[in-house]
Amino acid sequence: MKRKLNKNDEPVAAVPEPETKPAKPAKPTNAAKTDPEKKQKEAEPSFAELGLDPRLVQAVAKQSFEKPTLVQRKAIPLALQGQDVLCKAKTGSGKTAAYVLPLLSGILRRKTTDSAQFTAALILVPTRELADQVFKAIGQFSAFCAKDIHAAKLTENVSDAVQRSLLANVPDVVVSTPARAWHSVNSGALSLGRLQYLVLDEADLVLSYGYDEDMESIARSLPKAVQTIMMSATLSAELDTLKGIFCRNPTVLDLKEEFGAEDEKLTQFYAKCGEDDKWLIAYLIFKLQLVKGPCLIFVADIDRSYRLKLFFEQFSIRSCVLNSELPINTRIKIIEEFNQGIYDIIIASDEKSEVFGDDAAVEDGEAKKEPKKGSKAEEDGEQPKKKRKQQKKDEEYSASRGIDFKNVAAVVNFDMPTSASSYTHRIGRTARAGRAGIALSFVIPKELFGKHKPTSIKSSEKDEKVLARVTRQQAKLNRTLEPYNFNKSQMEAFRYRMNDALRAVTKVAVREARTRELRQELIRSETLKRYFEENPSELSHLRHDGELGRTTRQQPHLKHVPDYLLPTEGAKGLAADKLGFVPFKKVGGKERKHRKGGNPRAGRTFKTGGRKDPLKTFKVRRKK
Ligand SMILES: Nc1ncnc2c1ncn2[C@@H]1O[C@H](COP(=O)(O)OP(=O)(O)OP(=O)(O)O)[C@@H](O)[C@H]1O
Repeated sequence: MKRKLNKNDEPVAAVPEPETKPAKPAKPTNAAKTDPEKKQKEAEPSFAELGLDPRLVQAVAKQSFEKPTLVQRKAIPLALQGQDVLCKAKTGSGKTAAYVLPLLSGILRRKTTDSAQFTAALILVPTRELADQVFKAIGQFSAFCAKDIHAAKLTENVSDAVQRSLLANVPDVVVSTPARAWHSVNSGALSLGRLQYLVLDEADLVLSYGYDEDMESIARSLPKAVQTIMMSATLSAELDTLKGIFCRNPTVLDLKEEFGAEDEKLTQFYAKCGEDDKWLIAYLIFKLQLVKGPCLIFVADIDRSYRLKLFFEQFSIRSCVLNSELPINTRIKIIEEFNQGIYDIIIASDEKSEVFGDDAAVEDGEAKKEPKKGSKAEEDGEQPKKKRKQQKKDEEYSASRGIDFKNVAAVVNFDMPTSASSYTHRIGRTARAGRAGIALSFVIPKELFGKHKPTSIKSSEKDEKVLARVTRQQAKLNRTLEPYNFNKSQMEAFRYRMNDALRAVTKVAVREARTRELRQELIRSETLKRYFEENPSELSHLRHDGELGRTTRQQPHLKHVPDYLLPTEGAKGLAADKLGFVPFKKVGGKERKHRKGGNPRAGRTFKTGGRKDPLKTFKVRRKK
């Protein structure tokens, strides 16, 4: 039976104070003496006080990181002391810097006395997008010591010969997925003989991604004294296995008790509705801009991502799809462009959600075996027939794990994930780095499952069960999900438009859009790469208006919203002074509890990242 790793399994470390002596504290002012919170803040060490190399501190300052986050304050000193660390900290809390900075600092320190060139650090991540992100972070953190730190990532689509020549330069740090790292070790291109640091980022994921054989092989190639750092936002039974393979008596940092305070900035809603209502609500939310700002919409599979994009196109709502079929360069570019503000809506298919499957068993202590996706076996051509058909899908893809989408105002689970941990990672794409954000999940009640034949999907049969699990899991973190009840009567006026649009998005149209996009992307990424690099706006136009809906019946009248269809208050009902108002009013003489301890903002306008609450609604009605 798989065991869940928790506090009782492993003594949680009493985290020692940073090794370096803190700078002499400034003379306390009267205010500081009387304000314990302020006093505590003043006592928090700065990056310089954590004992990092000054060049790294300089780079951190250049990125406008004012002070270390909790995970950085706790993990960096331990890592600098040479301890193995197994760390669980919330999504978006700054785990990347928490491991990259100490290992770069260690390499720089060693280089002051030892000029030998060898690969000192191997960072393993589950997806190629994440490898790219970590590689870029290393570049940023080593901006002031670029001569001394040479990093390489092994996840490019390049030939073995090119990869070999990349590794022939003996990079100090290698970032890779386990499969590609092992491939390079096995072929002799990468030597781990003098490795000092091994990092497993999103550590709970690497085994679920079918990297178990690769991980075991890598473990056999490591020298004994390697220092291991494992990072994760969710602990799972897999971590126990990895801990056993890689760690020597690690210090476990479980930073969950710190969730409460920071989490004030994440507001979670769920809307119980039928399958057809999902489309209706999504249309209204985005057409009437009830959600403003960058938004991530998660759907269950690739077809659905195209269906939703084509559906949105019917109303002139611009969006962009992200899925495992697109070439890696395209995926990275989409993420970059979203972060630059070129797109406002990404529709991501969270295919990996299926890999984790039903986590009820794990939660209930009767873990079932996760489907193993033997990447090595796949490389060897051993995958079953059905799999071979999906050859183009990249197994090293995930939109919900670890990707640092910037300033996401809202995450919409158009389709619920199938596990509570997938939910955690998806909603973790918003409210990152201390910002505010909103998560809205559509949940199909059992009695409404399968009622809308043309678009229903199997996985939503378990929506309510997943919601119950998610609610339990979030409650453990002192978080609550609020019901979000759209005003049905006001929505009805739009239903025929929604139906018209949905009918136009036929199965054939979806299939053609999928193949056409793939073809276009391949052409773009291979032959026109340089041209589009020089003309990025043209690329963005092509992506947005890329004629995906060419075979979809176009209905110009749908592109506008006539005034008479607007809520009973008329267009004024959506005027600025009302927008953003979520009436969590006193009901029955009692103030509605928004979250544990009450909602300090009850009855007031929400703010998201300095803006008004994006989930502006026709009217939110309290559930009776
Ligand atoms: N000390 C800091 N001050 C301000 N911003 C920070 C700090 N540390 C990290 N960040 C920013 O916070 C964001 C999230 O960081 P990061 O991606 O490392 O989070 P994470 O904990 O790894 O998230 P996930 O669990 O989703 O992988 C990034 O944009 C990063 O630049």
